[in-house]
Amino acid sequence: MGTEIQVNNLTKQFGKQLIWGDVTLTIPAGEISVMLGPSGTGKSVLLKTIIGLLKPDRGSIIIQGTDIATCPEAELYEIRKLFGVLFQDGAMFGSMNLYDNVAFPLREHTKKSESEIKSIVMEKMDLVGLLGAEDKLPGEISGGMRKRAGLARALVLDPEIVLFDEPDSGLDPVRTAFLNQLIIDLNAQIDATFLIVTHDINTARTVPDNIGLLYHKHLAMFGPREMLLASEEPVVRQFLNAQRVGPIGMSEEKDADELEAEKGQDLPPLPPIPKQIEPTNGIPRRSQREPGSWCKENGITPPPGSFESSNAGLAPGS
Ligand SMILES: Nc1ncnc2c1ncn2[C@@H]1O[C@H](COP(=O)(O)OP(=O)(O)OP(=O)(O)O)[C@@H](O)[C@H]1O
Repeated sequence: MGTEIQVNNLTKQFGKQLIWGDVTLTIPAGEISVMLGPSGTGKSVLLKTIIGLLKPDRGSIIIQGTDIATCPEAELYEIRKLFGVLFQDGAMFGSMNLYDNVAFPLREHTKKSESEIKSIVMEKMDLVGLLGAEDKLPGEISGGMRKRAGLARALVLDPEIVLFDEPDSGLDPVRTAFLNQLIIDLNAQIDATFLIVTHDINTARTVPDNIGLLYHKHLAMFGPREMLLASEEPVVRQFLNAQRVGPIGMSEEKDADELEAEKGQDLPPLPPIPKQIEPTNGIPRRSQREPGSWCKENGITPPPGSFESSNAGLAPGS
């Protein structure tokens, strides 16, 4: 059923460089959450901290009652077994075929027999649509296939939390659309907690239940997808709608002159909120909400045309 991740007042520095401070959020169990932010705002650092690869300077990360920021190494090793991670490039061993790559965590971390391993590997290969490609080497397949193989490997230990580091990087829009559908279908099947770091606004607008935005060394906002897509908060509005007008400039923040020049400039209207992608089999995911339900419950009128399609609905050239 997935497990919740509670992040409290988390602060990370490298030497004197503050990456982000006082980050507090609860990533809900079994739901899909996306973390966005301009380049260099520390999204990957946040993922690595959540899995215990980096230690925060302050704050806690509570998973099943354990603070992974301070727990002993042996306990961290156990907690890590709850995680599956899809790294940016799939992180495959180049000299092993896909079968051995996907089998690797089972051989490393379990005492399962080769026949048990085979049935798990084939099940996960099937899940990501790679049956028949077991004998291929990572160098012989496309980037999209490598991502799917990486995903199969992330799933073999039946994780309760799956972290995706820019799953769409290097993929064309069609492959990204397939991968996004796969993420939704997987979540429906395995019910794990998904946290996705991405740059892709279309993914952020249509895949998750919740969206977070890191900006200027803090968490600008985290909450239900509809809350952020309907938000008029300048940074959130600008980023989620890929607009030039707003506080974010080419190198993170615009300076006072640039902001002054924009004063009085009309903001383009908020584009319609797209429908969230639904599972292929039509059976709703456990955390799926009715389109528009958050807006209705909170008395927010969504932009005209909202929830009419699962197209991202971004206005061209805005
Ligand atoms: N091990 C490290 N030691 C020192 N600085 C680091 C380390 N890892 C990351 N950084 C710094 O932390 C900052 C945030 O990096 P990070 O890769 O998390 O950003 P990001 O938001 O994921 O960026 P992008 O969207 O471009 O991938 C960068 O300035 C980077 O140089």
